[in-house]
Amino acid sequence: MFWKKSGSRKPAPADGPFTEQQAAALQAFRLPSWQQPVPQEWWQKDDDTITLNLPFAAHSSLLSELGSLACFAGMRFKINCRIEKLSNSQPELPLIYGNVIVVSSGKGGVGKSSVAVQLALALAETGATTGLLDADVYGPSLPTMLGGGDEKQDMSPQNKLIPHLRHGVHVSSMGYLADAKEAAIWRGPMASAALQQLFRDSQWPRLDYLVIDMPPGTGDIQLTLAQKMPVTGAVVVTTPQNVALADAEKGIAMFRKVGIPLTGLVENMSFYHCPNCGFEEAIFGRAGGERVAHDYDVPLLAQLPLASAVREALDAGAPLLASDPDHELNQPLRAMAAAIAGQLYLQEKAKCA
Ligand SMILES: Nc1ncnc2c1ncn2[C@@H]1O[C@H](COP(=O)(O)OP(=O)(O)OP(=O)(O)O)[C@@H](O)[C@H]1O
Repeated sequence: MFWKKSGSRKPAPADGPFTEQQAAALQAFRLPSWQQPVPQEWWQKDDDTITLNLPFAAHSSLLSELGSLACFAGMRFKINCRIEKLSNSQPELPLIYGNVIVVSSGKGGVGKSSVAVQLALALAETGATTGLLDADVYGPSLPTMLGGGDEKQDMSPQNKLIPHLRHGVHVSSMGYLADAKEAAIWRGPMASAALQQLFRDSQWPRLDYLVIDMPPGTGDIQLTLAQKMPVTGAVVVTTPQNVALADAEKGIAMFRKVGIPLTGLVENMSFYHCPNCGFEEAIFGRAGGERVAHDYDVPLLAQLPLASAVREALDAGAPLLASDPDHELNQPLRAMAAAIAGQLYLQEKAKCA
């Protein structure tokens, strides 16, 4: 097991780079969705800077809690990501796609595309080269959420589609090519062929992560697509309502049946957070995602709030991570991205153990 390699979990001795108190605080620190402390050797101290060296994407703000502790007064924290390329379900494909994260949902309208878009932005924000493929060919919504719908599609001299660079993410979507209403009437095989073309005939830069926004549902089309793509891990998005959870369970079963690694569950619209008084209400019920995660033994990677500011920003083609980076609603999204990237890494290490 990976953890054993990193040696004893005891705090570093006081004469190491850290004082005893500092070592204990680092030991108690947890990355989002990690049960264990990060290996001690990932921490590095240079003068007044403490760096966490990670093999996956995570935003430095995740360390702000540590920075506010008295034992670290006068010190600054940062995360340095050197993203490791993990294995995927199609090892024969070229490495340029990086770590491929499929975002799916059993049911429409739960916020799958919103999660895919914000995940891609949060990964790109850490410096990771990130692509986003709109596989939701029936209703491509990425040009709406990321803007630039009227930009023309550039082609390379080799006649490949050059992905649109939107808010730091390389995006390929049928929505930039075809009329969305036209795409909506395509039948299964046509949509599947179009998607594969979009995937293979896009001139992606060498990516660290490729996020794929799948069509909603758990039918044959979704199954075929998932099997034809090089998947590092699949994320299932749900809301806490029983109807959505029942469909999320079908999604989990679908990925398990065809042997696609399941990274975990994201619960969207978990609660409403009133921006005026701070009151929180679980509009769609409580603890549904936790129950499914427990019953199916998959990690619950995030519980995202329902917030009108999120919807308004997405409708305007400028998600909050891009248009208002300091907004408080970005923190759960950054934690989600780190949870997903970290979980992909942990699952790979568990495979190798
Ligand atoms: N956490 C949230 N808070 C507020 N609005 C949200 C949130 N998540 C998603 N939305 C809004 O809900 C609507 C549906 O979201 P989205 O299109 O992402 O769902 P979907 O599951 O991808 O739908 P489809 O099945 O049609 O592809 C959008 O208007 C989006 O802005």
